[in-house]
Amino acid sequence: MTTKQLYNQIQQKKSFLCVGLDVDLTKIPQHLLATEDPIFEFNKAIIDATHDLCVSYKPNTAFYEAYGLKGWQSLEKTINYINEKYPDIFTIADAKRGDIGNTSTMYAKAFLEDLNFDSVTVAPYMGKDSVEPFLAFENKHTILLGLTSNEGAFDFQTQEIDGKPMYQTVLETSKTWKNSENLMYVVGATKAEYFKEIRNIVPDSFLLVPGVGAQGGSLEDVCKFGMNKQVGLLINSSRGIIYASNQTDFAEAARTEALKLQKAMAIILEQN
Ligand SMILES: O=C(O)c1cc(=O)[nH]c(=O)n1[C@@H]1O[C@H](COP(=O)(O)O)[C@@H](O)[C@H]1O
Repeated sequence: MTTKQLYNQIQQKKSFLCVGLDVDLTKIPQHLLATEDPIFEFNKAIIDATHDLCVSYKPNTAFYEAYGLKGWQSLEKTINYINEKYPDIFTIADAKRGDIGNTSTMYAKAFLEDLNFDSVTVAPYMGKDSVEPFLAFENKHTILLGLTSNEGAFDFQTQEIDGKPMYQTVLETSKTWKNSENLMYVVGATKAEYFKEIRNIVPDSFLLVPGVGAQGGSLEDVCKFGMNKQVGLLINSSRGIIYASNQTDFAEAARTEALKLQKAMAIILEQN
């Protein structure tokens, strides 16, 4: 999918919401546990209930890998279901990979070719030759960790080297890599005060912004400094949407939460 197609979808749906599919078997409604594939049944219901309110789905692969082969099969069924039933939706494999070049190529094939996600999250710590194999895939996107939403972001990412915070060096350097037009960046919603500086460095890129909802980030604050002419934001909420209820009404409850965010986004889009 191209960023132009993503932007068109944002305009049509008046939404830049990404729903995180972080499925934890201890949190989903008990009645689903009796089905053959509870993870997929849960995802299918959430997807059917929210697809018109969001432009993206982001399964975090940890929540599937934790259940071994069965979990991986649930992930495969989930991405196939989205690609077949809702092909306009931008899909993100939140896998946070990155390794020496030939290994990164295999990770890229796993997520962008075999599972056919539109994008994958990648850690920048190993540098250029660990990220460029992901960037080589046409019309696919590499979402590089820029400034993350957690406390540990202050351990390294904001530390200064030669007077410059490391996350800024990551953003600037990544722009020099081959096929850098395929880059997007993760910036946590809990770090809204940094968005102005980040937009000075990557004015045109899409930013994946997790941390709204369960982690307490503010949608309005992020949009104030993070939005660009093509919106340029994908705001993720996982637990705040998918675990709105653990009863039989879970999909409706998820829709209600997604709708609240979509309505707030529609107002922001109108004002900009
Ligand atoms: O790459 C991510 O998506 C990510 C980066 C980051 O800085 N912070 C962060 O929370 N995430 C992911 O975004 C999701 C946030 O989930 P909730 O806090 O439940 O909305 C989880 O899948 C996290 O792994």
